[in-house]
Formats: sequence, C-alpha cells, structure tokens
Amino acid sequence: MTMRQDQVIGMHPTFHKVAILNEQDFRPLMSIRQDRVMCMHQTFHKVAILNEQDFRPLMSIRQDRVMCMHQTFHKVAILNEQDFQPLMSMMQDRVMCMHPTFHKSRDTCCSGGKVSFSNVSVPIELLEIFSVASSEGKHFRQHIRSYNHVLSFTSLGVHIDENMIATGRGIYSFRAQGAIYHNIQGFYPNKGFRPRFLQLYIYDTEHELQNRMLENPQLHQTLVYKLQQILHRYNPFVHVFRQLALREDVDQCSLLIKECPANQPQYNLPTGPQVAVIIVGGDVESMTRGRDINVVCHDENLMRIQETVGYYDFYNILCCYLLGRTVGTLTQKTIMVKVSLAENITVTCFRYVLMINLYYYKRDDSYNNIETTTENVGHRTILPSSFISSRRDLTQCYEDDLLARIFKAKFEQLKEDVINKGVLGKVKSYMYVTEFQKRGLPHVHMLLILESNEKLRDPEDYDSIVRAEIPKIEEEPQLYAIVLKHMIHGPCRTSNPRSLCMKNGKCNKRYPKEFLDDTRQEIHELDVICIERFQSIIVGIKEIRNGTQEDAENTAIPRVIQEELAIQVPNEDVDSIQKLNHDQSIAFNAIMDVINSKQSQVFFVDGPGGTGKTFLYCALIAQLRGQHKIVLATASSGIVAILLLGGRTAHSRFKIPIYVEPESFCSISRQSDLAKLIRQTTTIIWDEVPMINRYALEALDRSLRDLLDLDSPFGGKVMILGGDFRQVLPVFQKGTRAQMILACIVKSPLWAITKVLHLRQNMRSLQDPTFAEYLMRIGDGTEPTKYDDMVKIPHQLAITWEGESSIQKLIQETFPQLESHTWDATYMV
Ligand SMILES: Nc1ncnc2c1ncn2[C@@H]1O[C@H](COP(=O)(O)OP(=O)(O)OP(=O)(O)O)[C@@H](O)[C@H]1O
Repeated sequence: MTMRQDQVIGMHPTFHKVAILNEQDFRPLMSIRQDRVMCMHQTFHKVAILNEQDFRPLMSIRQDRVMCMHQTFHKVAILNEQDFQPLMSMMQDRVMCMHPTFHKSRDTCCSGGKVSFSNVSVPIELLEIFSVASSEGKHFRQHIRSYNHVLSFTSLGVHIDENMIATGRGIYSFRAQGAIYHNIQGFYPNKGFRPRFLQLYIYDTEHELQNRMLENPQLHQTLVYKLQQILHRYNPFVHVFRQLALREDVDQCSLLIKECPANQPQYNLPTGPQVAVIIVGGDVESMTRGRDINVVCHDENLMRIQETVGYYDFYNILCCYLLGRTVGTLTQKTIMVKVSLAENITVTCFRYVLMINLYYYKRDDSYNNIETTTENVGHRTILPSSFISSRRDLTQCYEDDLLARIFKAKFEQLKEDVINKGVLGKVKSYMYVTEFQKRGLPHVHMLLILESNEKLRDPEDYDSIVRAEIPKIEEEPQLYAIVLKHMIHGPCRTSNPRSLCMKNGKCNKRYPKEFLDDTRQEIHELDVICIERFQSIIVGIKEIRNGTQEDAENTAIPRVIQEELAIQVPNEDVDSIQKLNHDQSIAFNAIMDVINSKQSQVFFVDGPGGTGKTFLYCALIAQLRGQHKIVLATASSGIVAILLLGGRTAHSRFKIPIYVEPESFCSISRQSDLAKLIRQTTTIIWDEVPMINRYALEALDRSLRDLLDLDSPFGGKVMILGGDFRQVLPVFQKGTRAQMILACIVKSPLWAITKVLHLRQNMRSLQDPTFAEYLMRIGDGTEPTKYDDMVKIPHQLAITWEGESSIQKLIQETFPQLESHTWDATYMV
C-alpha cells in the first residue's frame, strides 16, 4: 500500500496522472509503467495500468470504468479481482489524492466509490487459449487483433495515427483520429465478393473456416477453428446469426438489438435473448446526433439508439466479448498480449465518453454550435472547464495563474503598509473588493476609514499623500510620460468634438478645468479614499457618482464604433495628402476612386523600405476619417501597428486564430459589436502582409464574406494590403524554403484578384540615393555575394573594428545620446 501510494505520488509532478499499481507484483509493472508513461506522454490520453494477476473483471467493469472515466479523467483502470477490496479503497484514495491536484471531488469519479463489479465465469477452453504457454498460445496473444479481425461481426473503420506506432517506443499504442466506424454490410456479400465479418456466420456457412482464413492466411487455422467453435457454442449473437442462415427469407430480415430496460438502476451487459433484428442506417433526422442506429423493438416500433451504447462493441471487439458478455479469468502471461486489443477498447471508450459529453453540452443553447451551422460559421465555441480535458479544464487544473499570485503578493504587501503600518494614517476599518477585468487584470477597490484624529481634512493633508500635478519632465521623465499617457483627460470639446465624453457639445467630465497652483477643497456628497489600479500603486481621490445614466446614453452605438469615430486626425497627417510624391499620388487616387465610387477592390501597396508606404496609409486614413468614414488600420506586427493612428495588430483586431489552418475562420460572432464595426467599415488597411501566413488572410476573407453575407473578396470591403517582400517572409517553424514560399500570400487565390500599386522612390534616403540603390540591390538579390550569401558592406557605411569599444561606438553612432532619451518613445521608435 505504501509502495502504491508512493507510486501515485511519484507520478503526479510529471504527468499529473495517477496509476493504480498492483501491489503483489510491482517490479514487472514498473517496466510496463515506464512504457505506459511514454505512451501517455504521446497520446496525453490515459493511463491503463494492467494487472498481471487477473484479467477477469476487465470487461465487466468496462461500464463502471467508463463512468469513472466519463466524469473524471478518461482513464482506464483495469482492476484486480483478487485485490478488489484494497483496490477499491485505493481507488478512493486515489480520488482523494487526485482531489487537490485536479480540484475534483470524489463524487465526480466512481460516484463516491459506489461502483460495483460483477464476476463472470469463463469456459476452460477459452482460458486455455488465453493462457497456454505453447507456441500456439503465444501466437494468439501476439496476433490477438488479427484473430479478432477475422472473427468480428463488423469492420472497424478508423484512421489510425501511424506516427505514434512509427516511433517504435513503448508498448503498442492505438491512437485513432476522427470517427470510428463499425460497418455491418448486408447479410449476403455483393456479387463477386467473398463473405466477410457478419456474413461469414450467415452465408456459405459450410465453408465458414475457409472463408475466414481468406481474410488473413497468416493465422493458425486450428486456432481460428477453436475460437470459431467457442463462439458457436457460447456466443448468443452467433446463435442468432446462425439461425438466420437457416431462413430462406434472409434478404427480408433485419437484425434488432434490444435496449436494456429503461430506468434500470444497475447496468447489465446485454445477453443473447436481447438480440433479434437490426436495421442499420436511418433517415436524415436520425443523423443529426451522430451515427444513430435505428432498432426495431419487440413491439415492432422503431427506436433510436446511440452508437455509444455498451452492447455496440460486441460486434467488433469479439475476442474480448467471446461470450457475448465478458472475457474470463486469465493468467499472468495473457496480460501483455492483451494490451493491443485493450488499447482499441480504450480508444473506443474514450471516444464514446467524449461524444456523450459533447452531446450533453450541445443540449445547452450556449454550446449548440459545436456542430458547424451555416449561421454561426466563424464563431468559436469555447468548451467550459466542466468539460473534462477541455482547454479551460486543463488550464484550471494545471496552469498556475502567476499574475494572480503576484497580484496577491503585492496586495498583501500593500495591506501590510496601509493597514498594519498605517502609512496613510491609522486605519479604523476597511473594506475592499477584488475584481478581475475581463478574466484578467486583477485590481482592488478599497475603502479605508481612518481614525478620527488621522482623517484627512484639509488640502494640506491631501497633498501629503496625493499628488494631483503633472510631474516635472526634467526631474521625473518616466513618471511624466506615464501621467501624460494614462492620466490626462482629452483632448475634447473644440479640439475633439467626437470625443466619447462629449454630450450636447459639452464635456460630461466638465473639462477643461482650470489649473490650480494649490489643492482646493470642494464639498461633495461623498468623498472617499479609493485605492485602485493596484499595479501602478497610485492613490487617488475618487468621487463616487451615479454614472449609470451617462452609460445608458452611450449604449446605443457600440463602444468599438464610438472609439473608432472618436479618433482625432492630427494636422500633419492631413497635410501629408498634399505632400505625396508621384507614385504615392497614383496609389492614393486609385484607392480613393474605388472608395468614392463605392466599389470594392483588394490593393497591395508594394514598396521597398522607406518608400513611404506608412506615409501613404496615414494620408489615406486622414482623408477617409475626415469624411467620417471608418478605416480599420492594422498591421501584422505590433510595432508597425503603433505607427498607424488607432492601429492594432490584425490578429487582435479580427480575432484571427493564432494557429491558422486552411479552413480557419476568425472568431467573430455575427451579433458581436466587432461584427457591427466591420459592417460599418469602409476600408481595411493591413500593413506588413507579406510576413503573415496566407491562411490568416484567407481566414479574414472567409469571415468577412460570412459576416457581410456577400460572396465577394473580403465581403466587398476595400482592402489595402501592403508591405515589402524583400523584408520578412512568413515564419515557418523549422520549415523549408518551399514551405515558407507556399505560406506566402502570393500563393493565395486572393493574390490573383489583387491590384498591385508600386512605390519606387525611397523617401528615407532622399539625400543618399547610393544607399537606397544599395538596399534595393540587396532586397532584389542582385548585389554580388561572397560565400554563404554574405554581402559586403560598403566602406563608408562600416566602422573599423578596434576592439570592444567599437560596439559602443556603433551604438553611439546609431542612437546618439541614447541614455538621455530612454523615456522618449518617439525617439526610440
Ligand atoms: N511624400 C513624402 N513626403 C515627405 N516625406 C515622406 C514622404 N513619403 C515618405 N516620407 C518619409 O519617408 C520616411 C519613410 O517613409 P515610411 O516610413 O512611410 O516608409 P515605409 O515604406 O513605410 O518604410 P518601411 O517599409 O521601412 O516601414 C518617413 O520618415 C516618412 O515621413
């Protein structure tokens, strides 16, 4: 027991998995365990710990186990019959033990230990085959899946992940992808085909063995015969099928599986008498919930059953269900060879569990678009954390929320300072509430009530703890920049009449307010000291007012649209329209013509670095925003996005999935505010497009077509893409050159309908055309190279290497007086 518990604990830190180990024979299991761990590592599915002593209850517990897996870990624990009692208690231990790790209660696994197991007796001839040490027995155990295949009633259609098998490490692992199909064809084979699976029991039964051997001639005929005989004798399903063979009207017959009686509290495996007639397939409606199977009941009515019902497996995994019930007691040697078939069962069960869970969530309206429906294409469904093994569940189980921990640590320190040490005065009482903005950004709203003699009563007291002034740039340049960026209201009123605070031509925050040399006191209904925005540790005086009315006024127009409309165009951008050079003017006019004539077109502004692409976008943005049109300015990287007024990265703006695939959609729901914003948008600018994977662009195209209900490129929006193919191409991790090129936008079908506008004049190097030409030659690949694709830097551009000091010299040359400009964002950019 100690050993087992050690083991349980031992696995936690690495894989967060719990293994039930066999106390009696720990050593051999250790080696299995190692393999298992590898196997688990790759599949991240489950742990199946095998019991050397006894295989008997394996199948009978399947359902119980599924219940167990179902709710908690999707794991298969194969239990030991002899050791059942201790294992049961161990299982409970395990659950308890898992509890802190997985944050799950005991009740979510095994119903708080209420699982019961049944015992099944097994005919001796079957046991022999499973356990005999002869070469025949070994052969059977080694090729159990092949034997299963020739005996089973249905074919298993499954896409097996060969990569995993190809690794050649660990014990056999069965990883299936997509749907698993159990195919029963007609009772008779089609003309010209030999009988297979179920047909073998019904058609040409005189040559059953020969027909069976045709399926796989490598198998031992005597063994197949033995198994066949066992089936004939014991398997209730085979009895029914063989009776069917005697009927002359067999083509009129269908097969029925009877559902276990409803509301039966205890699960019973189905037995022979439950088998009658089955009809495979169903109408369109029956397909809405996966592969349903229509079954004719004894009362002749049709009834629909799920493929996840327990007795469905009987048709495929026959070697484990030889009796139509369960496999019998087996000895030690059987276990290793059984693994391969057990893996099949495990994967099948896992899939059932997953499906049942998904069906469950589909019943809930908020998750009903798990299945792709045309109206909700592009809407990402996030499964809740209660869906075991969903991303959120894993996050909840495993991911340490570092931010929350740091926040908590800092907050404890703040409380220590403010409440215990009384840095603001002796605190009489306090209260606070912690909030998480948008599932992140923890912050605290805190109310402190100070002792009456410590209360802040006059401006002097306020000044002792609150600074309501713009810091002096010379003394505190960093704080000055922060205050300017985050704490200054405006511009509004005449400078920006479209500011969000503007109501009826007035600023509803009553700005501008006059600057005061000293702090002044005004009496309001309620003044409180409110400590908030904890990260920046800024203490402020906050007036609590009823802001609901103001908010209500603004709700009609979504905030994202208001924000876009409120962007103020700087005068220099407006002026840039007049300064456009020849190429820029051509591009500008071409784009504006399309917009003004309300047509749609995809443009690509192509120009080497410094030819004024950004300059052109700014001019376009200024022009369009001046006409009160919405322009969404985006770029592939954040650093370029900030060069555009109101710019965002395209991924963040359009919710493009991080890992894009050929069929990806952006996660924008049709009813969202973002969708409304996009509908009102005239033009989308996306800079640095050459560096993104073309699937990202195609995802946006697909999503816009869907959101705007228009089957034109980008839903009929005017798209202005831009960039320079000489700069960075899509980054393809460990990809080949060919893969990188395939990921380029020029390989997208969208490229064919894109109009390319060229900018040629390098505006950054106007004074130095030689340098501009040199750069162009490098970009075009025409500059002569030395070995390893290296180019020679012209003498006048290089500095002579005089030791380590040359590095400092280079930095000084490139960024003169860097230290004194560290706070200056414009200098740094
Ligand atoms: N028509 C113009 N008149 C005056 N200055 C211009 C003009 N066009 C561009 N510039 C200036 O030239 C410089 C380079 O322009 P810009 O940054 O727009 O080029 P770019 O093509 O976006 O470069 P990169 O690809 O490196 O980002 C900037 O300083 C910009 O202000």
